[in-house]
Amino acid sequence: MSTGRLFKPGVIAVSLFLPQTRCPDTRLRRPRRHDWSRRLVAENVLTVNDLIWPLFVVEGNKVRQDIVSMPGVQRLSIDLLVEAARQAADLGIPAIAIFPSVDASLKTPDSREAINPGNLVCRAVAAVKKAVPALGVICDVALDPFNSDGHDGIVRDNYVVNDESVEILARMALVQAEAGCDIVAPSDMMDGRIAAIRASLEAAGLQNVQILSYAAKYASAFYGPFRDAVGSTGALKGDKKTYQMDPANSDEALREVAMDIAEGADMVMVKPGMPYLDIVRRVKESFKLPTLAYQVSGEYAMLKAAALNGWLDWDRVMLESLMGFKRAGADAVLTYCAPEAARLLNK
Ligand SMILES: NCc1[nH]cc(CCC(=O)O)c1CC(=O)O
Repeated sequence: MSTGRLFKPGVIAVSLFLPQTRCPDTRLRRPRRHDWSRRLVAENVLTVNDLIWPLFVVEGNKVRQDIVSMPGVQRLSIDLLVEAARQAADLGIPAIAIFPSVDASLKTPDSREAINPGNLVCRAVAAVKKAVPALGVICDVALDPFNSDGHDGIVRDNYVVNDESVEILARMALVQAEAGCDIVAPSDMMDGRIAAIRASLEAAGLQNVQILSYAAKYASAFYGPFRDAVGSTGALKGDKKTYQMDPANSDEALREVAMDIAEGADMVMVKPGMPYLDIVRRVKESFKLPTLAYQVSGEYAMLKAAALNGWLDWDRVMLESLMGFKRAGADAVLTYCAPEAARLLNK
């Protein structure tokens, strides 16, 4: 290697970080030769501690409803949700996230059921915390399960209004926290909601309730199956582009995260997951705070559909997709694969 080469522009940057070696001095295949040495040099690791399991709850007893666009995922009544929570704890999954599918008759323009302390999600949280106190419970803070327009905030003149929505969202987070929820996770994308939620929790003496902000949440078509699962597909008028982020943007995600940290978020989330791993990497590198990602319903559906057709090996694509999140810098992943992944990882 001539020293002259080192000082050519463009070569310098590379040579500072990577030794300029070549085959046969370097053979990158050498450490890949054996399982033991591949394990020894693995840069990332996926464990059950990285998983959060999202679950859907419905009214009733012993009710188990298939979700057509998410094969293998079901809506469960509270009694069966508690069983699933026990299963999660037995598998070592640290936390579950509960999403309610409420009867259409309870959906109103003002979303008042969202702040009813006896609503489905609050009863579900209380039942799970009573049965499995050591399992972390996360609740989504957004009006869509309770809103007759299918939106995450209040609609006035065809627009989702910000400040009025924030007020009700702060009350919603409070009833969830009072029901025993450990982490409130605002997924609504209104401006200023983290500050309002933090203030309402502090005022109520609930200073140890954590806020996981869906900070960089994109207006994505990958949420389709989820909206079937919570029954908001039919209700939703228009789209969510005036509050969720434009998939074209990346710098803006950093501004969203910065604001949410300043307002009191303990952890932030990027959503969807697989098509947005670049955002996960940027957020983690810029802020170095707990960064979660959501492998959303459409991502699950597409992997599952291919696997059910025999086109992909389910176990392998599942673990590979989850490792992708770790490699991108995620600290944990919300995934419908959580129990299946946990079983494989615990082997
Ligand atoms: N605010 C509701 C919410 N919370 C989580 C998801 C999507 C989760 C998934 O697709 O798995 C959505 C859907 C949406 O914003 O329309």
